[in-house]
Amino acid sequence: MGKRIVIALGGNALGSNLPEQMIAVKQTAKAIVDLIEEGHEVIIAHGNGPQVGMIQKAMAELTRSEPEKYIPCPLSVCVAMSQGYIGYDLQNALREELLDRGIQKGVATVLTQVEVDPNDEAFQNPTKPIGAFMTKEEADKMVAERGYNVIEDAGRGYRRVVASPRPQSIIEIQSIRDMVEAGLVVVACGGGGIPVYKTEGHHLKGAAAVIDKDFASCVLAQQVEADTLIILTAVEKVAINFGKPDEKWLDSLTPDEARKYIGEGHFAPGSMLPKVEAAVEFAESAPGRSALITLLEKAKDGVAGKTGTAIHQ
Ligand SMILES: Nc1ncnc2c1ncn2[C@@H]1O[C@H](COP(=O)(O)OP(=O)(O)O)[C@@H](O)[C@H]1O
Ligand SMILES: NC(=O)OP(=O)(O)O
Repeated sequence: MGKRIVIALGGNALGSNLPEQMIAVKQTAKAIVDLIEEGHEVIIAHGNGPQVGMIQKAMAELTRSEPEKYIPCPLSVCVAMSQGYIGYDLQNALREELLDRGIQKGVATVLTQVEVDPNDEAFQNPTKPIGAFMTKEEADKMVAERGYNVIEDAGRGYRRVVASPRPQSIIEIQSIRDMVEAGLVVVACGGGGIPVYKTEGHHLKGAAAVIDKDFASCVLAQQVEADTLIILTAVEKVAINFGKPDEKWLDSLTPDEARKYIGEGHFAPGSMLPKVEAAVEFAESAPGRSALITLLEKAKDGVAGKTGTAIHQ
């Protein structure tokens, strides 16, 4: 029987630059349409780390080179631009793949705002890497010239980090539900959603942040009453003792087991940890719900129970 599935797409589904993204989304669309062909209802969320960093850098460059013409572009606006740009590529790749397989289904990207708490302590402690990797020299220059916060990212180089508050609720949730009910393939909560908070009356103000897409996907999956949250990433399964000689790949995890492994530090913050935390939160949110963490190209096998790490009560 067909399930309602929220898919969170990771970095490997999109690539790191314009040509890479154009190629990557073709494979991504194949994996997603495989699930649609099997009768599942699919709602797609995605990351935006490389893209939002690229857009923010380009906008900052404009302000620096022509200050009389351009004022600084808020990070919330850069997130909105990244949703539009990624949605454009994903929407087209999905449209083409559906038509090639003779499936008549509309695809729509919803520019999605996600409410955050302006007092979230994440605003004082930037942790979310965005943009391209830098050398130590490039990173030091960014810190000195622009006051950026920079971290060394798991031995892969240096990256700018920005605030990443927890998503509270999805402003456009009713529109998303209506589109899903109408049979559309919906792309929503891209890049974790445009971070906003409520001010006077009904006004929403953009926040200088990038929300983690795994957490936003978890909220989305709960609010559309999905059966399954699938987090597609660059590994087929979750491991304990990851990268060590006694590494062990896990087929399934209960929330209690996951919490034990989280406590023992098995999942890297900023990469596998938010995925496992989001998966646990979704699996515990209502009876019968489950989450799956696997590779993009294994999504179909994962839903069939053949691979991936399943998280359920
Ligand atoms: N315990 C673990 N099990 C599996 N992968 C892990 C673990 N800890 C860290 N990782 C790393 O997390 C990566 C996925 O995180 P990331 O690249 O940030 O995801 P994405 O861009 O797909 O959202 C994997 O490719 C792997 O290198
Ligand atoms: N917004 C977000 O979580 O992006 P990445 O998945 O690219 O880090």
